[in-house]
Amino acid sequence: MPRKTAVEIGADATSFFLSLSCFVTFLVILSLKENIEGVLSRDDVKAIVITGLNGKFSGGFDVTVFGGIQGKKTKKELGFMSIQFVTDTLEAAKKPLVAAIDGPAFGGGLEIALACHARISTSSAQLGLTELQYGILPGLGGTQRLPRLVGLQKALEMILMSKRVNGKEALRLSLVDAISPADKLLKVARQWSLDIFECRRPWVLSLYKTDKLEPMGEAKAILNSARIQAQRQNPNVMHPLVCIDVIEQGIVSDPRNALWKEAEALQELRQSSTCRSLVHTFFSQRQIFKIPGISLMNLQPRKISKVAIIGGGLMSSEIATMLILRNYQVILKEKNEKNLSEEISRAKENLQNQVKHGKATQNDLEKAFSLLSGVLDYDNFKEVDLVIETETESLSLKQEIFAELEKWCPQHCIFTSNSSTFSLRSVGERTKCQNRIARVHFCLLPAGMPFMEIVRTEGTSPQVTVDLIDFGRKLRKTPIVVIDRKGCTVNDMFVTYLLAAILLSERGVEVYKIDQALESFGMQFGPFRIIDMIGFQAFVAISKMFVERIPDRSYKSILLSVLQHHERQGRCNGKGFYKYDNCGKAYPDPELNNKYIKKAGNLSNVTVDAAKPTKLSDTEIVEMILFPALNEACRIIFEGIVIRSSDLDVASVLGIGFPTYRGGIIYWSNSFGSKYVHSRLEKWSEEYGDFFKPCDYILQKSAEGISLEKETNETKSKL
Ligand SMILES: C[C@H](O)CC(=O)SCCNC(=O)CCNC(=O)[C@H](O)C(C)(C)COP(=O)(O)OP(=O)(O)OC[C@H]1O[C@@H](n2cnc3c(N)ncnc32)[C@H](O)[C@@H]1OP(=O)(O)O
Repeated sequence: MPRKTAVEIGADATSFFLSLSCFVTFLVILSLKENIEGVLSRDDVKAIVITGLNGKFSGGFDVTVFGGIQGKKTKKELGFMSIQFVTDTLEAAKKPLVAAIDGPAFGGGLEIALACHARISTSSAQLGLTELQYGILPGLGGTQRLPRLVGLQKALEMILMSKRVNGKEALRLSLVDAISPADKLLKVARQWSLDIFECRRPWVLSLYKTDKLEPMGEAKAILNSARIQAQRQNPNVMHPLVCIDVIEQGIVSDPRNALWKEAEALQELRQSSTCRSLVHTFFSQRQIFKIPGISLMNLQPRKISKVAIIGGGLMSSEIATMLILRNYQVILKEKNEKNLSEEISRAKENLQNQVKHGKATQNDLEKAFSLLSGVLDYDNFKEVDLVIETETESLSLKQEIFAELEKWCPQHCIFTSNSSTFSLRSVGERTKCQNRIARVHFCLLPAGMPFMEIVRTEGTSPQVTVDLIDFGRKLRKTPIVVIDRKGCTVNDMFVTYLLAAILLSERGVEVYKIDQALESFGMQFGPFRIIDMIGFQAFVAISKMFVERIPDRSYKSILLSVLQHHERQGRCNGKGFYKYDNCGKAYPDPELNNKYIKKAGNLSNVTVDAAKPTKLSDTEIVEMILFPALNEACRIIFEGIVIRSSDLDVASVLGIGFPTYRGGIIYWSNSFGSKYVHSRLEKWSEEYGDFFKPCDYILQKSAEGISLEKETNETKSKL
């Protein structure tokens, strides 16, 4: 638990040291105010240093206070903190205050530092006004002081993108005045404060600094272009625009008045549904590391350096590329020379694409490629730490591979299968090492999305789970841990989403209208853009398995076969639902509807009133496409596959681009309730069949009139 007060951590003949608690709260501010006023009234103290504890300056304001989770701060209280405390007590103090910053200095914590008369940091400190990621704005004067310290252009970039900079970069920007090694930080800060006292260094009031601000005409142009960009990037949220207005007010009129506007805006924004959803997203992404029965064990992850990937074509070369780009040594194993050289060429091509799109340099490419080797046997598996098996779906083949792996690999090696058809238990049936068997699933778009699924059985050891979580994090993926079942838990939700879009298009709703409706709702990409990215060949294979496994609730589409028949394969060959130019830019294809979709509709024997769906509003389209995915998510919760429903919120945001500011697919359903979801699905299932049939979980929650969310009690997070 964060401490509720600021504390005196030392004093000497001339200076006084105060430490912030890890998170700022109203009580911390009151305590800090009291302490500082006490010190200011002492004749023996010339200057004050504000610092953090245990190498952490401050994590900023306790965000549970926002988003309606705890307490209600009034505008008066918010104004009190920003004006009476930060401005009139800290900044206006008659003794110099210097912030000594190590570790994180975020949000309200950094804002306190901005009001000090100088800032000294370590080179590795992390500084940022991260408030916009919670749907609010900097509320302790950051909107006014940051532009005056680093210039408007840079401040907007940092605030609007919640960007964090390290100490070195902060010095370059004049956000801090000097860098010091951690062990000398307090000494340097103390000397700096005494230098200010003795007039050897300037006594700077950030709120009234103007030398870094751009001339008025230029400043207005910068603000306007920031508005246009903010609207383009996120048309459904208000807070970036509100923040820009508040910044502008301080520049065109008076920064002190703008502080009141800032407090007023904070008071409004903290009550918005966007803020509630974003705070939910923030905590959901931390919750995923709380694994019942494991997180309390304090296990340390073991190092994974060498990974072997066995077979499987497209998927294996994608995974190999991702791994070598993150410095893993990778062995690709194939059945024959031909497959092997194809896979290695594909991995090389993937790397070249990275260079072409400016994501890697030629040097990176060469370094990464040198980490990849190809083999036809298991001779080199003696030092492998992890195996990823991506072979075709044949149980006997997989069982044989796992039995071989047990013979050739070291005792600690983790075996993962990519199978979505067979249970992990059956895949590992011919081994004696069920404790080392798990599954890792990358998203349908493996390289792009920052998400990964780790599947375990009752037999999978906690250590293996911890190792795989660490592996995922090193790949910069957010991993969620799920229980083994046939299929790919999270991908099932996404395949359903994509099939729902195909179902509607075959019933007459224009493909581009569907994508546009979903993108306006906030999805990163519309479903057809996603299918194009996955590629028709891969998507047909995935959906075929899905249809075979759960025929009663999947949708068997003919559309993709029709398109493939006409040599459309998705973005990979420049022709999918969209047409692509040489730079990969997508354009609608006027021929799509008349030539292919009507044909597919006819072949599908659509029996419903075909004119009906063409009249759907955008909201209805969004619901008809996302509710089936929500239905699938609820099934996953009901079967106890995920630890908590918010894990699926994380999966939907990071795996398929569900809008962060709606909190994730399950959280979003709170905005209309389980009864509504049930009634809509029920109605569509009568009209269009079992694809829409609500699952038992929705039935149950709707009958009880309660939310679709499910919590868990595990409280400790660090793995
Ligand atoms: C009025 C002001 O302008 C408004 C604001 O200040 S908004 C707040 C801005 N602050 C931030 O964005 C900081 C976000 N937090 C972080 O970046 C990191 O948590 C940190 C650098 C502070 C600490 O990192 P680390 O040591 O790895 O610990 P981490 O596991 O992330 O967090 C520790 C615990 O604190 C919680 N926590 C983190 N930041 C929090 C915050 N700002 N408020 C409340 N709880 C927070 C985490 O959920 C976690 O709780 P748990 O143990 O129950 O799961």
